[in-house]
Amino acid sequence: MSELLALVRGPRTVLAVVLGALTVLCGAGLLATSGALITGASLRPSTLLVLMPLITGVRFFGVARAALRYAERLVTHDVTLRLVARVRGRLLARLTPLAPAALSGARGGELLSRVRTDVDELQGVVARLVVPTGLAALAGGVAVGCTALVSPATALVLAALLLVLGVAVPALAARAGRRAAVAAARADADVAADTLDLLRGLTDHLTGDGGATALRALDAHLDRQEEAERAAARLAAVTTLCREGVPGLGLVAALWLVAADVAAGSTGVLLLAACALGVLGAFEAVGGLGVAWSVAGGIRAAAGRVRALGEQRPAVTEPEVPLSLPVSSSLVFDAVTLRYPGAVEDAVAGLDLALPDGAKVALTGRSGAGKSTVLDLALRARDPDAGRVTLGGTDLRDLPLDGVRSRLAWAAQAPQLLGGTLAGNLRLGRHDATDAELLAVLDDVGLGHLAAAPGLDGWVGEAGERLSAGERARVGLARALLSPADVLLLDEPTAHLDPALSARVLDLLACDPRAVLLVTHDAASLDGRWRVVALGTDESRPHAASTRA
Ligand SMILES: Nc1ncnc2c1ncn2[C@@H]1O[C@H](COP(=O)(O)OP(=O)(O)OP(=O)(O)O)[C@@H](O)[C@H]1O
Repeated sequence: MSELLALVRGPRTVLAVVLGALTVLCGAGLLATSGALITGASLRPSTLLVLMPLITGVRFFGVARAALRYAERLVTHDVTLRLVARVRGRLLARLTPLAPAALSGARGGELLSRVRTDVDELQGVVARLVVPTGLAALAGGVAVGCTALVSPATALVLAALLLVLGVAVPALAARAGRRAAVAAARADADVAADTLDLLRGLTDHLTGDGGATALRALDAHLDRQEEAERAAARLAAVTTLCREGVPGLGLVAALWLVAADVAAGSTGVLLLAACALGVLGAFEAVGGLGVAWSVAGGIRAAAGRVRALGEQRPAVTEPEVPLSLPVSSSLVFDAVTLRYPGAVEDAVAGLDLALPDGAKVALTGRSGAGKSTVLDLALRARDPDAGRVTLGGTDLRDLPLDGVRSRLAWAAQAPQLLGGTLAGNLRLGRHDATDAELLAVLDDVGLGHLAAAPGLDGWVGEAGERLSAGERARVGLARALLSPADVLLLDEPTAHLDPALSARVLDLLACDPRAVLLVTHDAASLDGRWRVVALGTDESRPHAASTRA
């Protein structure tokens, strides 16, 4: 929270507070001069000139109030938008190094909810917390001071009622509402996560139990969300009652006290209505504090969640003094061991593997033997627990992360396609590839038919859902082939292909001058140009490698 407040501290915020306070004071001034004017007019003065200062005052306060309110909103929104841009920028800058390894445990919907809902919540810090609090202190103080010039007793009552309405009522309401706010935030995050999971796996849910289990879980979260909203509404009703009732008390007290002064002859009659209505107007100073207190808890919680997300440690970090990239891109795994957090056995144990420049190596092994993990280690998505992975003889941990990844192109088992055009998805591999190059690579991987429909500029659907799983995998492969990288890391690129197409793709890869590390379950289709490394063949060391050819 203090970090957040530090982000909004500055002259613009002070200006917003001052403009807000002046707006409130102009409102009170407008009511006070109007009251005095009506009283003065009812006394039937001999000439209207007597009332001129009051008429001018009413006009001045009326116009100034509107202009000041406009200016205050302008400045407040400016500060808010700057804040949101900075928070989003900082958060994304901290999130990026966490991907993929450190984010793999987070539910996508919850992450999205944190990045979107929590940051949206934080933007209320200026308009709903800082400005209302600042202007309440400033305008409230000035209003009490001005009232004291007319009636010290009324000023005391005003100060006490301002404290009741601005501090006591909101504090009690915020305390009562805190649990509801936390429950609402949790229910919101669960609803968002469940909805996203439900939509992503819609087909699986429908073919399973028709979505009944998932909908039951979602319903339970929706019930919690509704209960939290009901509790918040009950609290809002009570605070509204106080917000309307307390200023009324102030008005009655001011009328009573100032009327006594008027009766005693110590105060002019014009000041009776002016003071009473001015006091009523002064309560606008604390009008925003109810919201401020109620959102303070939510903002603090959102700030904590955003900070916790940003404070997660990435699985891999940049070296403090990176070495320059070597000329060679030969990859060597030297006695590499990795165990995932919480796992009971190593995913990769004591792996020795060499992929010299231009070499063709196929990794095989049973499901779960650690093949994809080997690719993760090569990409430096994770660091080994023991041993080292080197590029051109230098430990990956000593090289700049971007530099390492620029040497490697990766096609995942189920590549992530973006909801854009076919060309846009392919150009993730090389942004300046020409249309002719895109068409050629599509042809290479047996996707020539996609040039007609959807076409290079056609939409592939959300996450590529308008393509088949096999076509998506081959778009991933095409992306890797387009890349200017020296080493291709391919995770089962032929898994969805028929034998003829699979043979054609394997031949294409074998002829590629770049080094290829290929994960496959189909070692039988590989010819003598490939060196086959089988993971998990030794019973005593389940993830040790054996090689043939
Ligand atoms: N993010 C993760 N967190 C924890 N354990 C993981 C994670 N990813 C993989 N594992 C585990 O590590 C082991 C190796 O997984 P990996 O995906 O490398 O196997 P694989 O040989 O590629 O399997 P497949 O042929 O089925 O794709 C498996 O036991 C798997 O359950």
